[in-house]
Amino acid sequence: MANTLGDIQTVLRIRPFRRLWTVLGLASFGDWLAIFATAGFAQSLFDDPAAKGAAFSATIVLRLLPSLVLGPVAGVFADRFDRRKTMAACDTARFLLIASVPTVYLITDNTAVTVAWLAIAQLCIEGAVLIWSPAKEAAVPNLLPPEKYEAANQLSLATTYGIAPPLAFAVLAILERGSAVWSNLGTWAEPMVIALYLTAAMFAILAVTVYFFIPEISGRIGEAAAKTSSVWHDFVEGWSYLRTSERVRGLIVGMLGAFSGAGILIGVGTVYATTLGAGEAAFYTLAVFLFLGLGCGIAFGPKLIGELSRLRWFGMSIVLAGTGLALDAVAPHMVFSVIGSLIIGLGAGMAFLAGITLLQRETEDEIRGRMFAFIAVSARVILMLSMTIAAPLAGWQAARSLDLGFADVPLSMSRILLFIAAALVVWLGVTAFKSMDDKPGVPVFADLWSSLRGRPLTAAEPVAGTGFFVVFEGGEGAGKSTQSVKLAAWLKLRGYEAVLTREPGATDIGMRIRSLVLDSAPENSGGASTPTPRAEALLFAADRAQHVDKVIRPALERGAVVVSDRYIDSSIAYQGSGRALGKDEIAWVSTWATGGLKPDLTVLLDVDPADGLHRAKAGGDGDRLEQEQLEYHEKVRETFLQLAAADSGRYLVIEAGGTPDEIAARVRAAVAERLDIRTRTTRTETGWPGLDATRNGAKGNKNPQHDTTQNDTAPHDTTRNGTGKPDAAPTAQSTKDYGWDTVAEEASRP
Ligand SMILES: Nc1ncnc2c1ncn2[C@@H]1O[C@H](COP(=O)(O)OP(=O)(O)OP(=O)(O)O)[C@@H](O)[C@H]1O
Ligand SMILES: Cc1cn([C@H]2C[C@H](O)[C@@H](COP(=O)(O)O)O2)c(=O)[nH]c1=O
Repeated sequence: MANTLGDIQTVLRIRPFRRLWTVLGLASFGDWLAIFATAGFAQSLFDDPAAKGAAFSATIVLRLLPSLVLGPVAGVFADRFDRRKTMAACDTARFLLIASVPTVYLITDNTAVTVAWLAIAQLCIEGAVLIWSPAKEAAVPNLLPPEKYEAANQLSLATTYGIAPPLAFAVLAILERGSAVWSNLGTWAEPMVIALYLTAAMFAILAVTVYFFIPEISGRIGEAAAKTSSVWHDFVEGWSYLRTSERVRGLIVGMLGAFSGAGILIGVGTVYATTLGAGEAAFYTLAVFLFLGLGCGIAFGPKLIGELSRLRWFGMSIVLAGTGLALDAVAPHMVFSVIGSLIIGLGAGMAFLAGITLLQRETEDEIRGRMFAFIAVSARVILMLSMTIAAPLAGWQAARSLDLGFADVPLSMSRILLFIAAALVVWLGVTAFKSMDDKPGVPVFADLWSSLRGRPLTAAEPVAGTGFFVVFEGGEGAGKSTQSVKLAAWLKLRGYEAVLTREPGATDIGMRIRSLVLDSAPENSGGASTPTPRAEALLFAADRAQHVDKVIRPALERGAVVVSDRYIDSSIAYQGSGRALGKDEIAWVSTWATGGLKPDLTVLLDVDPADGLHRAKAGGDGDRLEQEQLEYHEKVRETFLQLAAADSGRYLVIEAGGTPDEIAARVRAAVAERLDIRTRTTRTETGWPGLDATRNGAKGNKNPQHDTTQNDTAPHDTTRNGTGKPDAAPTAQSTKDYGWDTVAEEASRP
């Protein structure tokens, strides 16, 4: 998903998109030219400097006004009619309107008529832009596969905001300079008149290109154009879609949050800059860094975050922009403000790119135009509102300063407003994040960190069932097998379906893997049959993938209590730490292998490695891993303890020096508390539920309902063969596992 130049090249190889992109480039160039040429033209009609200033601002305001009136229905046009025809019609209208402005000027000497026509034309041009833009945005997804939307948007944004404005300024500058050379040619050769005719010509070319050369823009909507519903119905439908689609609503909340922050920032910008004591240039310096950040966010954002979920990226980017605003609000020095502005730009640029791409992906073709129009209009309204409210407030109060001990922070209304903007943006960013999150339960910072390193965390695949998953972990000889059996038997006797299992080797494939990883290599093999550390890690992960899919998940889905002797933590401790393969890497591989399935409770039996090895080997050599140096086992123990300390709610750490019964009692208490076991346990006349079944089972007549031993998989065989080596083949659960001794003993427990 991360875009590179290669992705952009691929997108440009798609002919219809290449043409649309050319059109878009020309249209943005034309737009920027039109904005500044009309404003410049309006200025040129007056001599008085104050009137010039007012004329310039009035033309800009006139461009924003129509969105209030036409905005709500602009999207309906984009969805209701053939988008190609809509775009071509708007371009033709722009051509005629822009060309009419200098024409009126040339044919009349009356400034009032020219000004009045300019105002009307401005309003109508903006109307055309309002209808054209959602049609264009909504058309892009019809020309590209979804995975290319992001690269296409990067290209479009870079063209609109990076290439088109400087080109437009360059043309205007050339015309201004050149006019001195051809000043004798008359009024028609005035720079702004030429600029306006040039812009008009460009829109004429665009209309022809869109209409005749990019038929693909019509997309499906072309055929669906003959709609029977009313315009009002389409309008209402757009609103209800907003209400029903949580993700789109999250997107819009986030985007509007970002725009309100931007409005406040623009409104207070100049006053705020004066509080920095860095002279007149401070405002422009901050603006430069803001745009620099914006450009970097758009250009490098996707590469930086790699495979991070775009839904998460959007909310996070808005929060980042809010953090930048907060930094600006408290910045004691210009340097901090510059960093703050860069962060705001970075966050805003990434949010903008992610937002557009997601809106294209998340909305259906039939409704997309209305959603884009809604955003465009609300953004304008919110920008205008927040600017108008913030600007006069910013100068309200004389600056004071707050002594923080280590720095003096100037306290002024502009900073307070920035802080309010920061809080608002962060809050809306978090709200958007929550309503769009596609990885609930996956820790945000860990996911971000892993994504930056190229390995995003996957959301856990949900378990459709009420089962409970207990894991025993610990070093060699800690007593895991002993305790697993005791717990499973105790649960079984209380009416639970207890599935006793282990790693490695709970399935047919697992048994073969167990043999591959744990058998000591024959003396004369020269180490050739010993797996390398990475192969060993992958073999354990493969065993786990099979185990989870074939044994654990099905059992949890049935509502059983799964008791496993070892799970992911063993890999993190033995391979990640012991073999120094990296704990995060190993955790990531296992999380992938298991679809993110985590135990509900992990019982860590902590034993001194020397004692544990002594117990486990029981005079023999032990398996391949038991034969590792003591140092290796010490690292393993250390890692188990670290894992438990990092997530204390999910771990029960028991010092394994107590008697098996003492330990079992503590384990039972913890499990009972979590399962609320008494509510499920009922005494029967004959004794504990399950006890009879097990008694029968001991006589070879097991109750199938609670029988965990008749799996098609290889069940946990806790019978040690004394050599420390795995059994040759999966065996049915031996009587020792659920033997009468254990069962009777557990049955008598309170
Ligand atoms: N609390 C305890 N005190 C003393 N000995 C124990 C205790 N628990 C288990 N043992 C004994 O220690 C040996 C190893 O026990 P167990 O197989 O349960 O440990 P484990 O952690 O599963 O070992 P491994 O890691 O090798 O699978 C067995 O002989 C067992 O009887
Ligand atoms: C699951 C798992 C296990 N190991 C090691 C730990 C032990 O030395 C053996 C398993 O033996 P046990 O007697 O059945 O406990 O395998 C490992 O290194 N990595 C793992 O993920």
